[in-house]
Amino acid sequence: MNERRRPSRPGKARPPRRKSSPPRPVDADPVRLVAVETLRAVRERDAYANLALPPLLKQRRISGRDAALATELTYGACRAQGLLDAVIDDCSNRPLSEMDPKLLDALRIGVYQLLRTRIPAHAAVASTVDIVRFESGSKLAGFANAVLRSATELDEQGWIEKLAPARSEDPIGHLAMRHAHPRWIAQAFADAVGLDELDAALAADDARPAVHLTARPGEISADELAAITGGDPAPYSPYGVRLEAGAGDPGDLEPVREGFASVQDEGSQLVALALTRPELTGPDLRWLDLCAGPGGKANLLGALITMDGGTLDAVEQAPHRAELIRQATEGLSVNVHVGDGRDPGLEPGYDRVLVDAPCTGLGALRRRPEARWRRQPSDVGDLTKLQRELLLSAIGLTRPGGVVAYVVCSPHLPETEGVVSDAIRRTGVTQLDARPYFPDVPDLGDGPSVQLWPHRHGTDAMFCALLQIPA
Ligand SMILES: C[S@@+](CC[C@H](N)C(=O)[O-])C[C@H]1O[C@@H](n2cnc3c(N)ncnc32)[C@H](O)[C@@H]1O
Repeated sequence: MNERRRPSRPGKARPPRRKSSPPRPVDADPVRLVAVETLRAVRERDAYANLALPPLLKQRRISGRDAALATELTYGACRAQGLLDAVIDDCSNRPLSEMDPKLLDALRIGVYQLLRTRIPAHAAVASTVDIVRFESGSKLAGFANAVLRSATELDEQGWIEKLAPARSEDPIGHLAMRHAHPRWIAQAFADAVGLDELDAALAADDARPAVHLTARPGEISADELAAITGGDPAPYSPYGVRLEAGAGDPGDLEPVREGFASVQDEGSQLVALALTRPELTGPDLRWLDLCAGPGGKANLLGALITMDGGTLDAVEQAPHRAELIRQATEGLSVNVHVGDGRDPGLEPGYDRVLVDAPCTGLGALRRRPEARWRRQPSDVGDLTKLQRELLLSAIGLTRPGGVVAYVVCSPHLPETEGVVSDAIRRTGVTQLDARPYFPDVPDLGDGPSVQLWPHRHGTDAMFCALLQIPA
C-alpha cells in the first residue's frame, strides 16, 4: 500500500478557468501509455485485455520488468474498474458519464497506481498527467492533475471506508466495493457460497491466478512436466501442474509447443475427469463432448479414450473454434463436428457425455480482467435457456446406464442447480453424488453437485453435476 502524504485539497477538481500555460514538450512514459491504450481497446472495441496488450508490448519493444509493470497496471485497472471509478467520481465535479473517455482511461491507470501499487504517489500522478497532456493537451492535463491529487488523500482502505456502504448494514455492497466486483456478481457468489465465505471468495477472485497445465495422458507424466517447467504437481488432478503466477507466457514452454501439455485450469481437469470415473456396466468406448471448443477438455478426454481404444466425438458450433479442437486433439481418436449441440445429427447411444455449456464465466473472472464489468445480469436468461436445451439434448444422446456431466464455469445458481433440477424434473434422470469422483478434494459441501472455488481449491469456480440415465 502507498504511504499517503498530500496536503488537503481545496475541493472537487474542476476544469481550469484560466488560459492554460504554453504547451511544453511531453514525454509520455511508454509503459503506462500502452496500459492506457489497452484500456481504450477494451472500451472501444470490446477487446480482451489479455489479447490486446501482448501485441502492443511487442510492437513498442517493451519487455522484462517494464512489460510486467504494463501488465500489472492494465489487468489491475481492468479488474478494479468499479472501485477506481467511484474514487474518480468522488474527486471530480464532472459526472463520469460526461468525462472524456480517453481521459477516464488515463485516470483509471493513475488511480490504480495510487490505490493498489507501491509506486510513489508523485510518480503516479506526474506520469499520468504527462499522458493526458500528450494525448489531450494542457487543459485536461491540469484537470487530471487536480483529480489525481485529490485521490492521493486517502489510501485504498480509506476510500473504501468513505465510499462503500457500511458492512454491518449492507455486507454484500460493502464487500463488492472492497473487492471491486459489480454488486450483482457479489450477490450471485453470496447466494452460492454463503455470506460467511463471501469475503474470502471475492478476495480470491480478485487475485492474479496461477497458471495450470495438463500433462497429456499417455505422453508425459505430471511429475515429468513439473520437472521440465519448474512447476509443482497439482494437488488434486493426476495430470495437473501448477506454475507460479506471472511465470511468463506458458505458450512458450516447450512441452506446450510440442503438444505434450496444454494450459488448463486444474478445476477444468477435475470436472472432465469426474465424467470418466463412475463405473458403468456394458460398453464404454463411445464418448461425446457436446460443447467442445476450443478443446481443452476434449484433449484430456480424447487422450484417455484413445488409450482405451475408443473414440470421442467433439461438437462445436463455431467453425473457428472447431479448428482449435482439431489442433488441440491432433493424434488422438477424436472426431470433430461443426454443429449445434441441441441437434448435432449424431447417432445416440453414447456411454459418457460432457456438456460444458456456454455460460456467464463468473467462475473464471480472475483470468479475464475486464469480464466482471462487461457481463450483465441480462445475459443470464438467454444462457440458461441454451444450457437447459443442451443438457436435454445430451441426455437424449446417452444410452441407458450411461452418464452425463453437466459443467459450467460459474457458481451462479440459475446456471448450475437451476438447469440441473429442470432436467431432472423433465426427464427423470438420476443425479449421482459427484463428490466421490473428486477424490482427495476437500470442502465439497453437501452434494450431490460439486462446486469448486478459487478460495477453497485454488481452481476456477467450476460446477459439475453427474446424471445417470435409468437402465
Ligand atoms: C464453455 S465453452 C467449452 C469449453 C471446452 N469444453 C474446453 O474445455 O475447452 C462452450 C463452447 O460451446 C460452444 N457453443 C455455444 N453454443 C453451442 C451450441 N448450440 N452447440 C455447440 N456448441 C456451442 C461455444 O462456441 C464454446 O466454444
